[in-house]
Amino acid sequence: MEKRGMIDTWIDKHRSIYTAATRHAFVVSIRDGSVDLSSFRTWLGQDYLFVRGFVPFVASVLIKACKDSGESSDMEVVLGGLASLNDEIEWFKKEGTKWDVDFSTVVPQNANQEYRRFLEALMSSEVKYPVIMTAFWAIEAVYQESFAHCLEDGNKTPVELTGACHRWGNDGFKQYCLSVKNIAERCLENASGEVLVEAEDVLVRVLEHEVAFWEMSRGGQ
Ligand SMILES: Cc1ncc(CO)c(N)n1
Repeated sequence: MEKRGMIDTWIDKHRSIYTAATRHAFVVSIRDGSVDLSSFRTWLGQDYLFVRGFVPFVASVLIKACKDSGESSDMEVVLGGLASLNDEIEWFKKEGTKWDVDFSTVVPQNANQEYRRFLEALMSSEVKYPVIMTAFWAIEAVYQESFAHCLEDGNKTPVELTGACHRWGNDGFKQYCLSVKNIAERCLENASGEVLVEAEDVLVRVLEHEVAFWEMSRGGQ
């Protein structure tokens, strides 16, 4: 049995926003096959821009893992995440060609810009390691939970979208998210009350940004 930590407690406390982020109508529409392809194309273009901004964020997590963590394995977990972002960017480029989305002309929507600004603020050296680790876990976990749902039994996910679902819904990514969660939980165990308040707040704000991000797909493009 896995030990229940702060993150599980916070997820229970903020269950409705967690569910909103991990079972958004866009994700549910992929799973039930009713997805509107213009929504998918919008998401693809916006997420490509997001991921480019996520790279320096993960790099800043890596720097904190090297400097502030007492555990040498933390760095390896984050480095693995950074390495997979390299493949992810290549994957986006192929998908862009497949779906005829020209990333050079995609304009970041408000929700995307706001999320990226939020990440930039977290990159400050003032932000404590347990706080940034909690944010990092939440960002990755929302995609893992969402896309794994599209592959669960009974799905009617269109075959041309299964590649996207496997990217974040595969077992390796699930294990990686668990490793990040364990790092965050370990750090939170020793954190001050003030840091705990900050980490909980950041967790909820990530979930809100994720919901707003999915919402962009509604407009199509
Ligand atoms: C908006 C968003 N959140 C999370 C990820 C990856 O985990 C992503 N690619 N995009």
